[in-house]
Amino acid sequence: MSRPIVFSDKPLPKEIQAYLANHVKLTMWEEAHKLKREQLFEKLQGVDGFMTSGELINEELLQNAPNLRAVSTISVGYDHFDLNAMRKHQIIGTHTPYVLDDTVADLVLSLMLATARRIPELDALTKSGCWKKGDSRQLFGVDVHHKKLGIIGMGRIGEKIAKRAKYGFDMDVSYFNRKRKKGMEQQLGLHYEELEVLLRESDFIVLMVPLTNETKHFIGAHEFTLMKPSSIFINASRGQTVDEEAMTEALLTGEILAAGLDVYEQEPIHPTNPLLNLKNVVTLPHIGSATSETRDAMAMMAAKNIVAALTGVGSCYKV
Ligand SMILES: O=CC(=O)O
Repeated sequence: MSRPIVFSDKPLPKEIQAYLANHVKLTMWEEAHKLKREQLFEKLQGVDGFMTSGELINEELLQNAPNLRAVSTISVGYDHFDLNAMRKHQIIGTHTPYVLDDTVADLVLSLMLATARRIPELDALTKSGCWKKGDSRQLFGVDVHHKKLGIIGMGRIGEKIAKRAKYGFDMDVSYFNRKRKKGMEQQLGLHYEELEVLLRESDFIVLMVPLTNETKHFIGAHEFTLMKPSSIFINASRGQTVDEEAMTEALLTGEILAAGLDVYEQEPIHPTNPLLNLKNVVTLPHIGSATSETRDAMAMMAAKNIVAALTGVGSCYKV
């Protein structure tokens, strides 16, 4: 039987190519610029498996990829999968959970620290040569240790954040989640709070919910009014889980103290977005899982997923 054909919309590391070459016929988009949608449809002709990181998999794409049987995303989030369309076309969808949990949790802690201690702002000040004797009070931040952290969305990454906050920074950690996790509460000494209570009482609020129809603009104007003026808001989930206009307003009016953001409603963020002019916002270009080790591990998991989905060799993480 001939090997299934797999197309990757970006170059893959050599050892992952070598693994795939043992099981499938691999083609890749290797140009520096992103493949356009119409070009992608051409590339998908005759292809059985598609590896991507964020391409929208919808009815239009599936109609343009008649042989497609599986899509493997090199990400844990799969909000770019239209699950109804995929079900209708009997497409297997896979993703890469577990391997990125610690790396994303590290980034969330970095955002908390960078925002509270104003690291990017003070780095720029030092480098500008404008650091003057006697202006120390202007450089003050706020403490992270022993503060109250509220995590919204207690999945695998939420748990890793809670551990770091609890054991590394002696924080008092509470969480809100669709399903209560009593075992984890006991094991880590976390408290479950209703959302409004968590928003009112936390010094740091970390949003970690996946993007679904229910979580679009989960945090909006009403939620920001509940937060303390001294609170710091962190979003490392998906930009659309927050009403960005309402967040900008909350940051401008002092409804909250600061925000640390890895994700935005539009990515890449538009250069005129007012968030980029705010000193009390730390902005990152969606790099939650972006370390060499973790991205390679995710790509390998995605490669194993597509092989398993197409050939039955091994097992895959289906969405
Ligand atoms: O945002 C990153 C991911 O979903 O893996």
